[in-house]
Amino acid sequence: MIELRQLTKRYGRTVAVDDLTCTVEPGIVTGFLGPNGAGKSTTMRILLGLDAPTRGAALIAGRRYATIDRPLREVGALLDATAVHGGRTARNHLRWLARTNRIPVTAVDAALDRVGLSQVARRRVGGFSLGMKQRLGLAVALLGDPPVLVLDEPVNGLDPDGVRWIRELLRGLAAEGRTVLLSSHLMSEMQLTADRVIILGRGRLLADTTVTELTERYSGAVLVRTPRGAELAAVLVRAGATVATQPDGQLAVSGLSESAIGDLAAAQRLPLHGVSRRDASLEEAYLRLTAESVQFGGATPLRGGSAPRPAVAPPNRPEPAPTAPGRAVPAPTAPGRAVPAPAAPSRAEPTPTEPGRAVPARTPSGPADGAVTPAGTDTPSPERETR
Ligand SMILES: Nc1ncnc2c1ncn2[C@@H]1O[C@H](COP(=O)(O)OP(=O)(O)OP(=O)(O)O)[C@@H](O)[C@H]1O
Repeated sequence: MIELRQLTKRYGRTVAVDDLTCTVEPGIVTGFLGPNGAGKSTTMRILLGLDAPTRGAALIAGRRYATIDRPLREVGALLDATAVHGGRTARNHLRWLARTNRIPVTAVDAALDRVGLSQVARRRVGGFSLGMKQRLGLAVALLGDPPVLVLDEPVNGLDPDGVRWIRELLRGLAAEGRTVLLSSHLMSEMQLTADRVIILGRGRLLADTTVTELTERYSGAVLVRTPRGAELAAVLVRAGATVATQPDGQLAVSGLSESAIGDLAAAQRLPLHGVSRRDASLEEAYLRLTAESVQFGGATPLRGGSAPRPAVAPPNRPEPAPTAPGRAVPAPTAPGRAVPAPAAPSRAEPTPTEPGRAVPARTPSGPADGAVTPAGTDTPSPERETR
């Protein structure tokens, strides 16, 4: 288990990690997410004894890294896969790490085999591709058969087969009861790999929850297709729903279940041509959650971009409370006033440019808030609601 207790790290006036308290549990894969500069690598470095906290503590199985006697047996880490001596063979790289941690040399071939590098074990690492170096970094992490794994961007550089392989490897390692903390900017991959996510924004904890809870938090609207939209909208609003008309004419309904919408429509003899709930992806949920924490957004134009159409909502309905810590609270609006729903952030998904870094052993050693995405698009469009 990993515990972060009020962890704070300042570099001069920059607060890289800000009072971070959370736990990474064994038996599951925990994704460690956040925009560039959010503090993920700093947290991992502190956890691995490569940097000192300004305040608070980062503990592995209740201990600081520096106090662990044989660290490769307690925690396997991959921070920078390119930080290897290019003149050594893969096998020799692992052999000296095994020796310095009193790990039997037999573990070397087992680790190389586990990451698929047996055939190149006697080749010099300098000639390895980034993907091969990532695999070698994973072999280092697994060498001591540790109960805890801390991996910074291990998917970076892997081909599609490699991406699938590492997903299955990590899920298998978690299923064995290990603690797996994994950072990545690849949200689609994280959605497939992680059970829980810890999300940082500007050093602060934005979310510590399951992937399922997070995506459900940002889903919620039911899309309804009907040729009598205005009439149905009025009925639904009277029943307490918030209704936003989408650019394609569908109604995005929050606050009522699919079956309640169907029952109300049937009672009023209003035809329905389709009713579906559109689940948010982890990427959408992440972008919405971190929109206010992005420090290095590019000048990418907003996607989507259809002109929003007004919608109707019940009067005097309070603005949903923000569920994530650190989110700005939209001011309650007067009944009948149009309010813009949170827009999609105007930036592209950050590309993982920074390769993970490997730690040499012992080196130290509602919707949200009501915004609804038109079906078939990736990014929530701006729209307006009337409350
Ligand atoms: N050694 C350092 N000296 C000064 N500032 C630093 C140092 N290391 C990190 N920072 C700053 O701390 C903040 C957090 O950086 P960090 O690398 O931890 O973010 P990150 O979430 O890992 O980002 P990325 O996704 O880009 O890897 C940034 O503002 C960064 O500039």
